Amino acid sequence: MQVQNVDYESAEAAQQFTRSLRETGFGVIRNHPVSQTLVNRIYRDWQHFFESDACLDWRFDPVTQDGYFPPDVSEKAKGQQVRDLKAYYHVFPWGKVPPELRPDIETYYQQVQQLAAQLLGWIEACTPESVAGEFSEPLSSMIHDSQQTLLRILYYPALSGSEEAGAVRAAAHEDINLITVLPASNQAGLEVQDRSGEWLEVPCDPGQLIINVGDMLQEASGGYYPSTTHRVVNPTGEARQHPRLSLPLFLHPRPQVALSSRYTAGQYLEERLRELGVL
Ligand SMILES: O=C(O)CCC(=O)C(=O)O
Ligand SMILES: [Fe+2]
Repeated sequence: MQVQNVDYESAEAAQQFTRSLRETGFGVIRNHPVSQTLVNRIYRDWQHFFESDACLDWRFDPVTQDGYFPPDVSEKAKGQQVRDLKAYYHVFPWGKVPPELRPDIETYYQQVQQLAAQLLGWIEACTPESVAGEFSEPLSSMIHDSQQTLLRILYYPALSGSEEAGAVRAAAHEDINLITVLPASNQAGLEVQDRSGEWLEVPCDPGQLIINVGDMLQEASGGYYPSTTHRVVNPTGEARQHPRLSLPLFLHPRPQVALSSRYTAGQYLEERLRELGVL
């Protein structure tokens, strides 16, 4: 299994990208329109935010789930006993964001949301009619005007050596949403599990974007696109002394969108969040 690295400008981009998603659940795109200068600035400014006391003023709202989640409430992946070694901040289109960080984060959210709509168009165009014919509406229109799409700014602290036994930056999990788009992190660590259970590094250089299939696209496609298990492993050697930042945008359909004959997106999300103990 190999995650393909696709040139966004290539005439074969849509087909190569969609094949990679079908075969691995993941794809990497280079030469794309999302600004790397913007990504670098967001990493720098949010690292500062997470490392200052300012984050304490923006603690998450347990009902609406926007805001800052400190390491001691950070999620446990389904079936895990120990918490992930991370803090994060959840940005929704309607949610709270520190005013000095808002302009860049809004620009980034919009740029990636727009690109994601285009990528969903590529996926739809390259999906066999027997599968695409079952979509309740075009994939790109499912996320149109959605208030559920979530930008998560992740901060994995440097490792001190006193971490709980077995704790990792992000334990093995699948994403709940339709697709996830994230820029290459400032540090390695993201791995994907292949069909034989082996873990492979997601090869991705600075400036490239990683896209993965979530459970909702797996559900909507009757399993044609696999929502692949992934994780973030702890660094070794010198890299232990550096934090890692990451910026996934989780594309969610509007709650009323039918994913399949079994679920609307709203029902599906609620069921999964209950399983995770978030609701
Ligand atoms: O930090 C990463 O590279 C991936 C994070 C992730 O998989 C998640 O938050 O769902
Ligand atoms: Fe994930």
